[in-house]
Order: sequence, then structure tokens, then C-alpha cells
Amino acid sequence: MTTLAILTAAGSGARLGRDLPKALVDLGGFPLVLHAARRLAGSGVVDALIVTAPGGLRDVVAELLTADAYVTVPVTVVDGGPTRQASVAAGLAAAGAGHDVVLVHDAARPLVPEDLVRRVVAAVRAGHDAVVPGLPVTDTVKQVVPGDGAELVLGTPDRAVLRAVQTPQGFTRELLERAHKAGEGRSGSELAAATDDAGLVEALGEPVHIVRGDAAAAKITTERDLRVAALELED
Ligand SMILES: Nc1ccn([C@@H]2O[C@H](COP(=O)(O)OP(=O)(O)OP(=O)(O)O)[C@@H](O)[C@H]2O)c(=O)n1
Ligand SMILES: C[C@](O)(CO)[C@H](O)COP(=O)(O)O
Repeated sequence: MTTLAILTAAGSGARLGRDLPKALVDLGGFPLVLHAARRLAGSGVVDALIVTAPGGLRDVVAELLTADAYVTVPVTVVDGGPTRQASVAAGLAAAGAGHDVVLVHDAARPLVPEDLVRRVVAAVRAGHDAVVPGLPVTDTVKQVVPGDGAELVLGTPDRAVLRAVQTPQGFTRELLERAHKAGEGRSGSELAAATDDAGLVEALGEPVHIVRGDAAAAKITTERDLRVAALELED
């Protein structure tokens, strides 16, 4: 019984707007993907890593991770796909036999606390087949539709029942593979690719459970997020 982590790092980082893929952008002296890999390995509950690399950069990513003293688990680097969902599927396809639990984590969440990784794996091992970290929503959220010049508000969902979800998301391997297989057909046709793996599990009608998330696992999307993460690293 071993746990594999798929670390998604193949995105371009269009919203960050740098001239290199986001996972290779520097945060406090190290690229985002290295921070994330160190924390997954450091959790003590991850036995192997598969990293999805941006186009043409597989060797660069492999060298970076395999040479690092803190990434103490075996690392395989594969080419990512055109969407996050396709990248996770590529990672899953490369998974060796023997892993019964799979975590999916974003390199875009470089400062994920090791405790959070352990919390997710413990919940899967305790019998929940799909587990995601979630935080309460603090803003009031409006549902909108395109309007005449300005968007039109359709309603205000009760924020008490909303959670902003993070990664790592954890699954039994059987369930994650089944969800991706089913999702393949859908994303190729009328629906956009899923923005998280739990969404694919929900589409199967299978339950997804929430564990307490952590603000430190925030996603880096914009320059501002990167500046905030740099400040947190200095603390
Ligand atoms: N084809 C893709 C797209 C995204 N990702 C990964 O999925 C995570 C979450 O994606 P996001 O934060 O949206 O990253 P980007 O797609 O790089 O950002 P943007 O949408 O701004 O281009 C990131 O770690 C990213 O590297 C991936 O592996 N393969
Ligand atoms: C998986 C994720 O990090 C959960 O919050 C998020 O959905 C990734 O989103 P993006 O659309 O790739 O930025």
C-alpha cells in the first residue's frame, strides 16, 4: 500500500504573464515546482512522485528534481497535456503498479504545508475514497449571467455551504482512474476540461469529502499572489 503524488507543473502561467512556465518561476531562490516537490516528499506519506512538465522542458524539470537533496522519493517526469485534466491523465498513465492511493497536487500551490498532505492521505486511508481540502468562503458570492452592458446577478448562494477547494486532492487509485476515463469523453465533446479532479469524481455520482484546508496552500495565479507567497516565505 503506497501513495503516489502527481504534481501538475505543465501549465504556461498565462495569468502570471512571465516568459517562462509558472512552475519554473522563482520564489525565494527556488522554482515553484521544487518547493511543492520538497513538501510532498517531506510529508513522509508520499512514496513516489510523477511530475507533468511543460512542453520541451521534461529534462530540465527532471534534472532540477532528481538533483535535489530534499526530494527524497523517486521522481518520474512526463510531458503534460493541453489542459490540467489531460496532464493529470498523462501522469496517471505513467503510474507504476502498487500505488493504491493517488494525490494530485498543483505546483502552483508551492507552500502547501506538510501537515495538510498528511491530513488528506489519512482521510483517504481512513476510508474516504475522494478527499479535498476546503476553506470557508469569506466573500459574499454572486451567481451571474451575461447582461446588457453589465453582468446580471441571478442569486446569492448561502456562503455557509460553500468551500474554496485546494490541492492536494486524494483518491483511491481505482476511483481516480475511473473518473478520468469517464471524463476523457466528456472533455473532448461539449464540456470544458474539469478544473479539479474531484469534479470528475462528482460527475460519476461518487461522494467527495472535505478536510480542513490551509491558507498557506494558496494558489499562485497572479504577480500579487507571488509577492504574498514571497512574504510568507520570509516569515
Ligand atoms: N495543461 C496544463 C495546465 C495546467 N497544469 C498545472 O495545473 C496547475 C493549476 O493550473 P493553473 O494555476 O491554472 O496554471 P496555469 O495553467 O499554468 O495558469 P494559467 O491558467 O494562468 O495559464 C498548475 O500547477 C499547472 O502547472 C498542467 O499541469 N497542465
Ligand atoms: C485544482 C485547483 O487548484 C483547485 O482549486 C484549481 O481548480 C486549479 O484551477 P485552474 O483553473 O487550473 O487555475
